Amino acid sequence: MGSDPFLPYSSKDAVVCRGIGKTWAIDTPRAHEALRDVDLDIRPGEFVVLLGPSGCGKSTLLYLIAGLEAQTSGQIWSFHDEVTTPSPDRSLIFQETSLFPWLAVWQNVSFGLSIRGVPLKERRAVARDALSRVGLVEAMDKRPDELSGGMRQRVAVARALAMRPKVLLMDEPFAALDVQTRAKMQDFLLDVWRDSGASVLFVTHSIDEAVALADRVVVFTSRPGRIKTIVPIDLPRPRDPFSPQCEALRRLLTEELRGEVDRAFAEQEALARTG
Ligand SMILES: Nc1ncnc2c1ncn2[C@@H]1O[C@H](COP(=O)(O)OP(=O)(O)OP(=O)(O)O)[C@@H](O)[C@H]1O
Repeated sequence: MGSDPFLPYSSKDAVVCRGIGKTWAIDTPRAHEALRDVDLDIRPGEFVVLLGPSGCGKSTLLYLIAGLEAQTSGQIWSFHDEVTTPSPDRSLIFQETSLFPWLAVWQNVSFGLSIRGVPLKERRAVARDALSRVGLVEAMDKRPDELSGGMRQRVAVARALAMRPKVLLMDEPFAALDVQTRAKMQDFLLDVWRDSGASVLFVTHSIDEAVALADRVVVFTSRPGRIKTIVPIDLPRPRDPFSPQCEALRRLLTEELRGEVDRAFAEQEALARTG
């Protein structure tokens, strides 16, 4: 316990969520409870994966931690600050990268710095450094539509790194990529994560991806999303997906998810029937 009564949790943690609830469209007939009573701590430099059935509120939790939406109940801290607005310390990366097609790659990467008024020369230097960390210096002066899907996601990661975030929030960032590119991107992300020292909170539907990446896998229930269980993975990386340990983890996570996915399906069918 800390000494400040308004900050009773360890403010050293990268993210602290206490009693988080979110009801979309609250106080309207369309009120929709997405999250209930979520308590989650993420340590500095930790890689945490959120796994759960469709619609259980994983993305909602990322938006709340990013400060893009306000929770209905509970509180969120990131290091010493209560989260109430977005901050360059917390970068969000989506599945569909939205690069500006009319800007060169380096200008996309340094876009956040231009808003902050950083001079051009410095912006280009920061972009070069961030692009070198994702192996794309050669593509600095290209336009986004000259790059493959995997390269565009690496640009999105470079853009996030250019702001030197302490927390990277990643919402199914590799879901649109083919299997081989996805595996390469996972290796690449682990390298970048180790170099940057940032904490990562990564949403995926893929049990394989969770087992390849996470220090801890947080399994959500069906909506309203609550934490069902947290599975620690204490295996060195890169992990052999065919090892007995990875196989056992996949089986455990599949069991944990099965009932929740069935419940989520049943609810979505009922919703579709009633409109
Ligand atoms: N802006 C919004 N307004 C109203 N309801 C929303 C909004 N965003 C999400 N929801 C609802 O909140 C619930 C949780 O959605 P969310 O996208 O967070 O789930 P998810 O677990 O990320 O789903 P998926 O895995 O399918 O991406 C869903 O029922 C969704 O329809």
